[in-house]
Amino acid sequence: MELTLNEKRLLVALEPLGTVDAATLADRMDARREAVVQYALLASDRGLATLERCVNTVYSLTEEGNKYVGAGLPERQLLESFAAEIPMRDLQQHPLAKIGIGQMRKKGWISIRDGIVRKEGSPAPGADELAFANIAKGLIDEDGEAIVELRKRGLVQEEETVTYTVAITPEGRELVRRGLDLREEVGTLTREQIISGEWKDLNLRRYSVEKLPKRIYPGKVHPYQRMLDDMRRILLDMGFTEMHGSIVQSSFWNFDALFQPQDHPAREMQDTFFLGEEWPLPAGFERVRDMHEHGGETSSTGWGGVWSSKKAQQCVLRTHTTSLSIQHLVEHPEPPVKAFCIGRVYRREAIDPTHLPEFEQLEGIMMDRGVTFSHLLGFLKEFYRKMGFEDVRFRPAYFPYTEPSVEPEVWVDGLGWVELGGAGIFRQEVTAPCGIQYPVLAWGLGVSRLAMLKVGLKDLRQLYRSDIEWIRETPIVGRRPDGGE
Ligand SMILES: N[C@@H](Cc1ccccc1)C(=O)O
Repeated sequence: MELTLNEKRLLVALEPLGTVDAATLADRMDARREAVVQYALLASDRGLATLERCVNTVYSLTEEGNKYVGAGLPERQLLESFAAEIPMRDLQQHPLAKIGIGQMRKKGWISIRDGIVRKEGSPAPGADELAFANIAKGLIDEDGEAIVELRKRGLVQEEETVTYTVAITPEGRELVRRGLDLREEVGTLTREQIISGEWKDLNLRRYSVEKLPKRIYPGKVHPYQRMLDDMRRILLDMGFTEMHGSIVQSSFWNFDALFQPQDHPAREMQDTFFLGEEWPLPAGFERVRDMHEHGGETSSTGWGGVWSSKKAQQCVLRTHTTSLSIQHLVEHPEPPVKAFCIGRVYRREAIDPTHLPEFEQLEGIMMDRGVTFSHLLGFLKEFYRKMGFEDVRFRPAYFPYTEPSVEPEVWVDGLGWVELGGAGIFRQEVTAPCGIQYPVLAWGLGVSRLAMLKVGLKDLRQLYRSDIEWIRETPIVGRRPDGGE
């Protein structure tokens, strides 16, 4: 066990003093106090010194408090400003009247009748006045209640100071007596020192590779944000472009363009946040209307009934990011299209450990000549594998806008198969009115769910709380920015 030079210097400086506070020792050693505490900590680990941390409370006068030093608290000054009695009107002229009169009454020093203020005897200085005087003199007063009162009045402030006391142990003393090598230590060697052989005579600093350094918590990206960034990276690496869009969408883009019937339960007030605003329908909306009413120019029969443009204009907080996918397709009708979006969506859910009214979805589309259902399943498998889920399976599902539709599930040890979203091929009822002529593979995933599984959370809300302990302790999962695992 080799001492560092700093520890040796500490022991040599400490030895004649025995016990001393870290600030004084720092002065002697011409070092910072924090550094000295650090050296003392090392030395105490070796049993050569002890280090004691002590928190002291000190009181001092505030700026206002300082004004009353000598002359006394406002009520005392006021009391001394008149003889036995004084008309209230006159007393009110005194610059300290505002504070002082109330305090005099509170303390029972005066009585007021018919506009005349009368003294009630000559009160001795109270506990607060004594405490005030002591603090002014720099004597720390212990009287709790009086100080509380003075602090409430803004005359006194409390400050906590931390002091460290360092003491040498008999072992430390013994070491100093035997003599310590105080030559400068060399932490890095230059090329010249190595070539010339000078390094042999240098006092090289020793390192202990067994000693754990003090834990530090550098700033880091929130574990959840990091996961979202990872997903973004994976998709960009797979050749997707990112879509962005407003969280406020018209019902037209959120529902109608996706062939969601206007009486669909998801469009009820209890499931969706509707907004007061309306948004004009885009050019060509008639094709969507016709599709709903009778299937337009396709062989579909549509939903039947009358399609309401008023309903379609009403704005909502987007309930899924599929509203962006469809708009992206309208803007980019030519293949190939590979796009994704990571965004927040809103649903009227009662809050519990696994449901929140806002959460993130990861959404994507692939449109190209000849893409098939197999491509979709293959892509999803690959994506989940990159996210760290090896076992993926698909269950048949239903969405108004896709056919066929599936729900991917991943295997999680301890939980079994967990459903993670939806996917499918856009129906012609969705693509035809938008003039899209090629198959569109689409999927949407609940990423907060995925995050929960990845970091083993029981409560989804934890992702959105700034719980510093949790953030510190949660290991960084996923890939590093340089792409390594
Ligand atoms: N929008 C669906 C997911 C989905 C997206 C695309 C195709 C199929 C399903 C949801 O919110 O659950």
